[in-house]
Amino acid sequence: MSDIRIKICGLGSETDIEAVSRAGAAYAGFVFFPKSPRNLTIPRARELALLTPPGVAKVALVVNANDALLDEITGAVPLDMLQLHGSESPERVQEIRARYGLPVMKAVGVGSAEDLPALERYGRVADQLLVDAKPPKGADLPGGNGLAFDWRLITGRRWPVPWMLAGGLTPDNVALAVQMTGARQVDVSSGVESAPGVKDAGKIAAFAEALRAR
Ligand SMILES: O=C(O)c1ccccc1NCC(=O)[C@H](O)[C@H](O)COP(=O)(O)O
Repeated sequence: MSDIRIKICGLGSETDIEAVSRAGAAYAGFVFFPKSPRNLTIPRARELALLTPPGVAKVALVVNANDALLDEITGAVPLDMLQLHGSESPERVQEIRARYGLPVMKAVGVGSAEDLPALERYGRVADQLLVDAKPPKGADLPGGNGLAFDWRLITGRRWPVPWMLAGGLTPDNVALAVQMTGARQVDVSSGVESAPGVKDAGKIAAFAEALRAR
């Protein structure tokens, strides 16, 4: 197993859960965003979460979710973390942490140096940061677009909470991404898929192997 903690996001089947477990991933991500090809119904997410072995943290990804939706998700799905992937304010992050008693990871999109101060702000209120590529203007999805950002923007930067690198990671580039950024955790979705929303067990294994072998 690699010393880098892996999150595989956008899981949709029992086979995906097996692949994540075999790869030694630390986190399994379930997407609740109707426009996404990885969107899950709450009952389906519950089934998959119940199959996820202990030791793999179950993360629910939501986008600007209101309390009613979060109540429904957290009431039905056994979870270890909430990932906020919209434009939630720092105050909303604090509110969600307090209301649900779960660690909260806030995603921040990075496209240029102008986006970096947001990481400082959210680093004061979230339990973890997801340092992701900023979606292109007009994109349907605020994440999961398979696009990388310029990793030099965050070389040598550190935040007061644990963080994950995301955005366009693949089995071919993840070792370099870790080397350039110093990330100790990485998150991937498109880079381990054979088609949008379809995870590929071979690519998941290759992603983990690329980290082990670096
Ligand atoms: O994956 C989605 O469909 C998605 C939908 C709405 C908001 C966020 C979404 N994904 C966020 C993730 O956690 C991804 O793993 C992360 O953005 C990296 O994605 P990728 O570049 O495809 O590896």
